[in-house]
Amino acid sequence: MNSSIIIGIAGGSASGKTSISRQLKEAFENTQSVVIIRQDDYYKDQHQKTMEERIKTNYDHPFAFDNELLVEHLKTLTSGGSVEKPTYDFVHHTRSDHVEHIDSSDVIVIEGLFVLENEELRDLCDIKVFVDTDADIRFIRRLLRDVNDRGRTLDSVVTQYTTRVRDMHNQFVEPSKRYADVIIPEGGQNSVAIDLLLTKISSIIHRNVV
Ligand SMILES: Nc1ncnc2c1ncn2[C@@H]1O[C@H](COP(=O)(O)OP(=O)(O)O)[C@@H](O)[C@H]1O
Ligand SMILES: O=c1ccn([C@@H]2O[C@H](COP(=O)(O)O)[C@@H](O)[C@H]2O)c(=O)[nH]1
Repeated sequence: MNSSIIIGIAGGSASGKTSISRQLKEAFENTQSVVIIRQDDYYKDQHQKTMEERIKTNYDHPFAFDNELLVEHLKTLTSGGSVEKPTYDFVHHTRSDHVEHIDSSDVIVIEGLFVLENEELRDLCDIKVFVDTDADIRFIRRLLRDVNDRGRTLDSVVTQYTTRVRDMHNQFVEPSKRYADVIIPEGGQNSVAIDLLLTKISSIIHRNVV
């Protein structure tokens, strides 16, 4: 295998980053050539904190992440190695007890809020993508997802969004759009943009085969 390439996918919370990454992975499911790493899995461990303290954490600030470990893992993967990736538990706001074994791959997709905001991460990305979804749509998607999948109440989603998510998005996530090579409006249903990425990935995999 030639050295891996990294596709970075940034964008606001609930913009559609995970949905797009999933579609890229599924298209190459049989080849094992695409691996997805979520920046969310690198939220700092909070086992030492009480639940009350965890709820007060600002999860929308870059400091909430262990980006040092993420960068180290990406470098290991691009040089052909394997990593034991942490996993994150959104219901309990802390790292889970299990890790996932991840092998290197032709294409590594790294998706997360601050993938383009963080200079070290950004510089590791060969292709930089920003998922650009309007704030009202992101809020509606987040509300539904967090209540259905992340154990939240309607009130808690509204409070977190208005006190943290919106301001942090405007301060850190939105300005990072300027670093993108490709901007995908509205996320997961944009089949033209997704096809373009699939074609690019296909050419990388093919290049590594011949
Ligand atoms: N184009 C879309 N139309 C409708 N719902 C969507 C679309 N893209 C994503 N969603 C839904 O919105 C929620 C957030 O999407 P997700 O891909 O998890 O965003 P992110 O990873 O950016 O936080 C999920 O429940 C997902 O199913
Ligand atoms: O313990 C936590 C950790 C994170 N969050 C929120 O999650 C989003 C990031 O995930 P996306 O999949 O990109 O939406 C971030 O906006 C945090 O506010 C949380 O609520 N609790």
